[in-house]
Amino acid sequence: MTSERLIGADSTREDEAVEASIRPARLDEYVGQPAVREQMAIYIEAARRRGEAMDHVLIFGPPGLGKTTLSHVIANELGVSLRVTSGPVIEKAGDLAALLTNLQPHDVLFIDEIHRLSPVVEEVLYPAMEDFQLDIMIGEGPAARSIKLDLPPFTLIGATTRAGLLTAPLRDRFGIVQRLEFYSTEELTRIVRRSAAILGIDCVAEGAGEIARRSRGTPRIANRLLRRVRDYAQVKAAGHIDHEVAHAAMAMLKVDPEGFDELDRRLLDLVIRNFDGGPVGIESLAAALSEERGTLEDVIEPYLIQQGFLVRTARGRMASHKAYRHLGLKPRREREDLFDSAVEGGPD
Ligand SMILES: Nc1ncnc2c1ncn2[C@@H]1O[C@H](COP(=O)(O)OP(=O)(O)OP(=O)(O)O)[C@@H](O)[C@H]1O
Ligand SMILES: [Mg+2]
Repeated sequence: MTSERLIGADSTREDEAVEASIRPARLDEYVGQPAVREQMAIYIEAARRRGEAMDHVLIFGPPGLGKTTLSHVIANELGVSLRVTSGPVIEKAGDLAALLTNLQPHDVLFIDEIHRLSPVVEEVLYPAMEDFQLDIMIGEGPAARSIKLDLPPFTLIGATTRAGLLTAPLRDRFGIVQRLEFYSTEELTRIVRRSAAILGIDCVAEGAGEIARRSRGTPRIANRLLRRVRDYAQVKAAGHIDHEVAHAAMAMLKVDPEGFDELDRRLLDLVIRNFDGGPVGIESLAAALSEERGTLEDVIEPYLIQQGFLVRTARGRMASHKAYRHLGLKPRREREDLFDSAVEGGPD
């Protein structure tokens, strides 16, 4: 996916600059995800009381839902330092060893895109996670030897948008697994209002609500749209964002009323026009979109399914009536019986 798309969920450079200032630092500022918050509050408190490193945490969910933010929050609440790295950055076992040996006891090591770790590095990570032991080879050829090092107890937080790509041995070594869900409009409204207050933007509840509704369930998109609407308001409405201003700004920005981006619309359009509304197998759909099957399943389709535009049936994906209407098309009547027999979550 290209990252410069206005309502794409991937982060842009501008997002990163602003995100640092509006990223929640404490658990009670972290909006939504009630089950995750409740559980993490307990794990954090328990680790603090025992004076131990907290168990390793795997966080997964689509881009922009708050994985990086949650790991910052966890480290803050534990009162320890956070070291940030990512799967593709750790090229050699030695890179990981350097990171691990530099941790203070109970620190958090955050590995973003953990599904992209190389197999060699992953092997080194297993004993480190399990026994806080490092097992590495130094030197080459006949002079090579293996050394064992004790590590300070630490917490590994791994984040991934692609849970399906994690190897089973790696996944099994996380004691805590958290899955982030899309946010409700009400939660996103709170996030927009909070960001507006921090950035000094004059935005009333109705304006925030309008932005929230078009944010594809995703805080990063909500914050980005807020900034674009602010630009519009500054020029057209003396900086004041209410419902009307937000609405007019969205129209100008051509943000879909459902917050869908180009890719979402292309997917629905494909299912409807090229595959007659479905059912179409996930592989055929991925090929037609020129996307990987995993990206389609983990990143692109979850929001469309959650919102009821795409239906997962035993025979593949189908466009719902909502999808037809959204694209300004008439649902085909004779397909109704197919919907009635559609079974959620079957094989495809
Ligand atoms: N629960 C939340 N409450 C308030 N703001 C949030 C929350 N989650 C995320 N945000 C906001 O959204 C922005 C994006 O979140 P974050 O960078 O944590 O997403 P991510 O899941 O790590 O995305 P990616 O998969 O691209 O790495 C943050 O900077 C933060 O301002
Ligand atoms: Mg992140």
